[in-house]
Amino acid sequence: MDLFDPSPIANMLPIDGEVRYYGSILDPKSADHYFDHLLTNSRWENDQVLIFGKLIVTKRKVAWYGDEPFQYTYSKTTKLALPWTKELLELKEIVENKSGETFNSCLLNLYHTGEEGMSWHSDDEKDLKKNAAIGSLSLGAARKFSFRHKVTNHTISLVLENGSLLIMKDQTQAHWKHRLPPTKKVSTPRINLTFRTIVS
Ligand SMILES: O=C(O)CCC(=O)C(=O)O
Ligand SMILES: [Fe+2]
Repeated sequence: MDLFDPSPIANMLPIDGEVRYYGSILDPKSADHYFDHLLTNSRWENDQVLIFGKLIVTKRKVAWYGDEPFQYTYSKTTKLALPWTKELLELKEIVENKSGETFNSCLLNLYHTGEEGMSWHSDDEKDLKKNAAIGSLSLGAARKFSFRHKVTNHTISLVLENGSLLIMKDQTQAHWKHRLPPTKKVSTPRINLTFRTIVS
């Protein structure tokens, strides 16, 4: 362990990557304001995922924004990023200032209840800049989030609170998967924003 780590937030991963949880970085009033605004005004669309070769339409909804109309391909579908809104640019700046990283796009996910989640995956699509930071801002219902090492299966979990920021960077996507497990204990919605760097 590096006792002189200058960052006040510890790395949660023991090996092969870097994940830092900042806790809530928004006051509750602005977290509510952004949640309501994004819920109403984002261009939500159903996502689709490939499960055993079958294209499944998810209940979870997504919206994608960026500096340019970037193309982003996953599960055999290609989407075009929409231009930033004022509110998304405000949140991007808050996340950039807090983390010292920069981003050029954002994927929004809407989970209507705890029964919607996201299964094990890495954010390692070729459109994403390799080893670049991903900034994950959570709004609404608190949800459990987990990392699992691809070789050792070592698993680490935490709760992503309303208004909280999680940064994943360096080797994290190459060596770890992450997921948002579904749960019957949560009945209220959550919006997650992942700020990313797309290479065009
Ligand atoms: O909802 C979350 O917290 C994570 C979403 C995620 O992993 C993704 O969009 O790639
Ligand atoms: Fe992800």
